[in-house]
Amino acid sequence: MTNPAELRLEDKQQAFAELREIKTTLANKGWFPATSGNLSIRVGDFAPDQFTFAISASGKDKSVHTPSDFLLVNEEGKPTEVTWLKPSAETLIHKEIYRLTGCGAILHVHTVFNNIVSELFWERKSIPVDGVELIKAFNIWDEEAHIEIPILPNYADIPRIAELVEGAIVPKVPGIMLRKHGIYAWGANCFEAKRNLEAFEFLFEYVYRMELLKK
Ligand SMILES: CSC[C@@H](O)[C@@H](O)C(=O)COP(=O)(O)O
Ligand SMILES: [Zn+2]
Repeated sequence: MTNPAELRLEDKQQAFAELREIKTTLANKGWFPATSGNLSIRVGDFAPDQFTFAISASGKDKSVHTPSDFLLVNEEGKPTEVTWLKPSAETLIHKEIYRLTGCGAILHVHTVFNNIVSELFWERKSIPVDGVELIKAFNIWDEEAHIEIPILPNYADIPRIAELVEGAIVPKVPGIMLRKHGIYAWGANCFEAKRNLEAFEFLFEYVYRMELLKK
C-alpha cells in the first residue's frame, strides 16, 4: 500500500498535469462557470480505507492555470502535505465515491441542462433515459437499455450529502446528480471519466429537449 509520504514526485506531477489538461478541455466547453465544478484523480495504490487523490483547490477560476490549482488529500479528504490551499468544498463527496467504487478519476460540473433535468425529475429521485445510443458509453450494451441516473438533495452541509452517496450509487451508472447543482461523473481513469461525463451531458440535453417536445 502506498503511504502518502511515499508517493513519488513524478506521480504527483503526472496527476496534476492530467487534471490541468482535463480542466482546460472542460473549461473550453463552458462547464466550469463562475468558479463552479471540481475534479480529482486518484494517485498510488487503493484500499477502501487508505488512498490518496489529487483534487482542485477550492474557489479557483478553472478557466485559468496557476501553480496552486491542485493539492493531494488522503481518504479522509485531508491534505497530505503542509499547504495553505483549501481542498474543494466538495472533497467529502469525492472521497466517498472513491471509497465505494475504487474509481480512478471524478469530474463535477454545473450545467444548465443538468440543473434543469434534476429539478424536472426531483420527485422521482432519478432521471430516466430510454434506449439512447450514448448509454453504451457506460459499457451498457443492451438494446433499448433503460437507465436511471440518481438525484440527491443539495444540502448546504456537504457531509450530509456524502453520507447519502452509498445508498444512491446505481451499479453500472457512473454518476450522481445533486438537485439543481451538478453531476459527479467518474471512471477508471481520466479518459473514462471524461467519456462518461460527456455522455451524461448529452443524455441530459436529450431528456430536456424530449420533455419540451412532449409538451
Ligand atoms: C461558485 S458555485 C459552486 C460551488 O458552490 C461548488 O458547488 C463547486 O462546484 C465548486 O466548489 P469548490 O470548493 O471550488 O470545489
Ligand atoms: Zn458543485
